[in-house]
Amino acid sequence: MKDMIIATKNSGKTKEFKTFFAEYDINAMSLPELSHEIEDIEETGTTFEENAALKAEQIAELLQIPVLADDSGLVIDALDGRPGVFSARFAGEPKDDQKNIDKVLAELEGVADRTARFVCVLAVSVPGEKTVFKKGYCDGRIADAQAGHNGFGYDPIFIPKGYPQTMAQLSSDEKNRISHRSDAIHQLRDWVKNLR
Ligand SMILES: O=c1[nH]c(=O)c2ncn([C@@H]3O[C@H](COP(=O)(O)OP(=O)(O)OP(=O)(O)O)[C@@H](O)[C@H]3O)c2[nH]1
Ligand SMILES: [Mg+2]
Repeated sequence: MKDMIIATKNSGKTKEFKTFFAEYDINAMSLPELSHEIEDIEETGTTFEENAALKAEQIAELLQIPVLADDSGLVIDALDGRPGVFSARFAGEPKDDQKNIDKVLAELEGVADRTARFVCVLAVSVPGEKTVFKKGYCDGRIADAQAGHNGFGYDPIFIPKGYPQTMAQLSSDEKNRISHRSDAIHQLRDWVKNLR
């Protein structure tokens, strides 16, 4: 089994990557699983691409091995695209999923247009090579109230297009079939197959 380093400290993302990569006989390892502690990478970019590159390139440079990073978030039309790249810390530091959900619901109170999408940008950095990017989407809308306990982040308030329930009410298998992360990962298929 090959190892793949995922430059993330988010346990929800990590669980999803482990499931995806197990299919290719790849052991996806997140930063907290490494033997030495890795400092947080500052996400100073203004786009998902910039932040994904910062995470992938800095960790690949440090470890001198191929690294994949994920920068993702929730883009809400009625909020002019917010929380967007600030999704993790929308309600301030330290990041808190419940506070983020409460803030979105409060800002959308009485708002009829609830269309939104999850976006996931994956950056793969191989030392000495140009970084490769893949972008995935999942369209949907923001629920009036939160429901469900699966997944992470904003899943309890995100209703994927064509579904009656929230992402957090879907099984992990179902989420992994339709999510922005799965959309992006599937575009990496050929690269993953050639990984040595
Ligand atoms: O309901 C959700 N289902 C998802 O599938 C999902 N994917 C991303 N998000 C939100 O967007 C932030 C990413 O921010 P982000 O890419 O900077 O990650 P992070 O800071 O949590 O971890 P790291 O990978 O940077 O270490 C996350 O914290 C979440 O709030 C999601 N919410
Ligand atoms: Mg982050």
